[in-house]
Amino acid sequence: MEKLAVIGIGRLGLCFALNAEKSGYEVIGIDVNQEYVNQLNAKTYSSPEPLVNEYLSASCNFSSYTDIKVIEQEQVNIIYIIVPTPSQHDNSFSHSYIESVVSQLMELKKPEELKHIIIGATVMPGYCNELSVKMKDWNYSISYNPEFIAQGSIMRDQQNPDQILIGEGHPDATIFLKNLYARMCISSPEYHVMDTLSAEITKLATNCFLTMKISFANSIGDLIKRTGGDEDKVLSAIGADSRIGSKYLGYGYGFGGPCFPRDNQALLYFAKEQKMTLPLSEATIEVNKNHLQFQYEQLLRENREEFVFDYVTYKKNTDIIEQSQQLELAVKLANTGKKVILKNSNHIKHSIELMYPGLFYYE
Ligand SMILES: NC(=O)C1=CN([C@@H]2O[C@H](COP(=O)(O)OP(=O)(O)OC[C@H]3O[C@@H](n4cnc5c(N)ncnc54)[C@H](O)[C@@H]3O)[C@@H](O)[C@H]2O)C=CC1
Ligand SMILES: O=C(O)[C@H]1O[C@H](OP(=O)(O)OP(=O)(O)OC[C@H]2O[C@@H](n3ccc(=O)[nH]c3=O)[C@H](O)[C@@H]2O)[C@H](O)[C@@H](O)[C@@H]1O
Repeated sequence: MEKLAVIGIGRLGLCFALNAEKSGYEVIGIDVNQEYVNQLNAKTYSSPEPLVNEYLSASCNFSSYTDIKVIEQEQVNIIYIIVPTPSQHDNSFSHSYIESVVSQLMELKKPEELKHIIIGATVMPGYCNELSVKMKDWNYSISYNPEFIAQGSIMRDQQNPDQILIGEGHPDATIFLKNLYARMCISSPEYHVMDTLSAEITKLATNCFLTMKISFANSIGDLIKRTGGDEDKVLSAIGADSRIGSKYLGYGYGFGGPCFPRDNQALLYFAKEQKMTLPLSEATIEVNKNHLQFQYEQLLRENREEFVFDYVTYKKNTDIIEQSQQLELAVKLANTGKKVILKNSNHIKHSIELMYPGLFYYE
């Protein structure tokens, strides 16, 4: 049975590990969080992500550890890294968690046979090349394989990708990934194999394009709200043109969450470093802000004293409030003195109360 190590078995890494296990691999999970690792091994961990709990309890060839030495002991040749890459003040991503993993790998014995590191975390363009240089005498290749998955459907999205993006560090790593996805995917994805820099840019640019589409739809929708007309019918007709497509072209709240806003900002940072500008991405962010203000003024014009929000997470069925446009709108209304009731928010009430004590009513 082929072995694979996944370092960083959080939201994304755990799903990837479980999908790989279900596809016939022996998967070794490594994470710094001892209590979490214990729960995974005891199969007592409970995830809000669909399918995770079922896959975890059915798994036979997935075990988790905190000590990276297991890679040496188990002679694992494929090492997938999916640790956090948080945004920094300047909007670039920090690679410090990856660096910490890499330092630990470099403390192990230098492998006699070439091993393959595959970065699944979102990184700044150019990072995999930097890492290759850093590890050049250590017998590791560095590839990039980001995933296009959405919170709330991570397992299914991993099984049904439109495309597999591979920034190739070594042809053997690509062969491994192609075999893995051939077993894991229900869909028949296109494979896009390229150098790591191109793949790093592709990951960010895809999210930039999607947000540009959302901002376009919301700005046309705002115009129609002002002039009269039916924004849903208009956007649905535009999306029916197969050159455009209807996905991410609906009218609603602005985009938010832990991925879209930061990927936009990171690509802008990268462009700035190259002394370039990306006016479309700048406008996308601006439109998202203006749309929030438009929605706020629109609601104020309704002259109501009370507003009810069905959910204030950045999208339905998650527990994430990071960069939630809905929550920002609710805050703006409540700060104007309106009574704002948040429904379905018991699971996030504590976090909201910490940030905005006493501002909302809950149902
Ligand atoms: N969650 C998602 O939907 C998506 C996430 N990504 C990217 O994937 C990466 C990871 O994201 P998430 O899974 O959401 O993060 P997460 O925070 O849920 O999981 C990261 C895990 O890494 C562990 N970790 C941290 N340092 C470690 C170390 N030195 N050794 C071993 N484990 C360590 C943490 O304990 C945690 O369990 C980020 O770069 C993110 O941008 C990309 C696409 C989608
Ligand atoms: O790079 C990432 O980390 C991931 O970011 C997003 O995943 P996610 O943020 O979980 O979820 P989406 O469902 O795409 O929603 C993102 C934001 O866009 C908004 N959105 C989405 C769709 C839409 O039609 N309109 C719209 O405003 C959502 O409400 C939300 O605020 C992408 O969808 C994934 O492909 C990508 O891998």
